[in-house]
Amino acid sequence: MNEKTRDVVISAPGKAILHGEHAVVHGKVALAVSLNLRTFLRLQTSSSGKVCINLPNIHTFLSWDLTLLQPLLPENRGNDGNVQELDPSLMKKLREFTGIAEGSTDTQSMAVFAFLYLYLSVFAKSPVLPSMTVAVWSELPTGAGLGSSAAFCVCVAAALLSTQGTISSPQILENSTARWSVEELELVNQLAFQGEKIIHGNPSGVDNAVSTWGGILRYHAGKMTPLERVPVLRILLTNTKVPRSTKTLVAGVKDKINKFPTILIPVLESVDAVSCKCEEILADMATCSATAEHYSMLEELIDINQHHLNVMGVGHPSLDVLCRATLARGLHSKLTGAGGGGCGITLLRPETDCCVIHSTIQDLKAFSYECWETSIGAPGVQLHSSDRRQS
Ligand SMILES: Nc1ncnc2c1ncn2[C@@H]1O[C@H](COP(=O)(O)OP(=O)(O)O)[C@@H](O)[C@H]1O
Ligand SMILES: C[C@@](O)(CCOP(=O)(O)O)CC(=O)O
Ligand SMILES: [Mg+2]
Repeated sequence: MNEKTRDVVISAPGKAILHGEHAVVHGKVALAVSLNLRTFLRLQTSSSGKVCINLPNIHTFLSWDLTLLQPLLPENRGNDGNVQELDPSLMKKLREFTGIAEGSTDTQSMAVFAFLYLYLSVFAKSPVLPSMTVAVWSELPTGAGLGSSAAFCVCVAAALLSTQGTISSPQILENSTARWSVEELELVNQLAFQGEKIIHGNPSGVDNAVSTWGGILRYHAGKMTPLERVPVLRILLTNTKVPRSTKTLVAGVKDKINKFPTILIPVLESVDAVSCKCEEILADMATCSATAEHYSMLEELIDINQHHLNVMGVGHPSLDVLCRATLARGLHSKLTGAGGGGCGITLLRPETDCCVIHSTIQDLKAFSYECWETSIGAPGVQLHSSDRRQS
């Protein structure tokens, strides 16, 4: 055989939302940061006549013959992933092919559906479907509010677009990584957003934007702006390990807004004001030096937002326990991501003693929670290696 095979390794970060989760789905401002916890993907093209996916975090190992996938190709074969809406006819064919019901929130079904959708949309314009093995593994807990779905979709989108040739294979730099151009990252972000639509139902796009671009972002109505002036923030992440589905929680908030619009809309507006106030305080802290007064205000905003999220119906007893346990040590917490369990963030002051942090972590471990002190603002999607060989 005289074909070129590709072997690429890509990674993308998870995120924490400081303020604005759920409200951002309804056009309000969110502030989000990338985390130093990443999802990794390896894509190897082959001549096996099959597409194989290995997803060890969710115990999913599947393969399909290309002859079975070929008839699913969308009728509009000019699609390069640069689309706004999910293709209804491809969605229907995929539902029939996989037997996955509309509205399913099953972990494996959503990942497989999103992967196949992205694979078929990217290679729709190729003369033949390529055989490949794709493995995805992650440092992020799955379904816990840290954007594992977005990191998964961003890695898959970047790997497929790069293999198809829609985006380049940038030169690996001395730090053993490479980034794509702004235009190429926009294509990755748009395609990843399609995958997020499959997993979340109605995503705002903030998670895939942070995973694509990295850093600390303000996100509003589809537009992201990197925050230029931000102080160094210390954040403790806690996973309550209570499972939940973003799709179900986002749908629940929408139902509540429809049921009580005059009550819920002002809550969303108040969350918007919390995000804007937080942005203002962070800029002030970065410009002048950060004071105790700044931290007190950030802590109050965290408390206010946690109450608002409870009003939206996305709290959980496990998160109440987190907030109470940290407050007993003088620390303020809120849920992050979709809530209903999953993770919370706790703000640490620069002077917070390591004994206090240690004792807090011990208290939380007693509830079987898991904690990490994170660093924020990690780089967005990166290429780690890219080999092209004659086979
Ligand atoms: N490492 C992974 N491997 C396979 N699928 C993943 C992985 N990470 C996330 N997913 C997909 O994303 C879904 C979780 O998304 P979601 O409910 O939005 O939670 P979150 O994004 O907060 O982790 C999982 O059910 C799975 O379908
Ligand atoms: C609740 C929401 O604001 C964030 C969801 O994040 P996660 O999937 O729970 O990590 C939804 C969205 O913005 O799409
Ligand atoms: Mg998600």
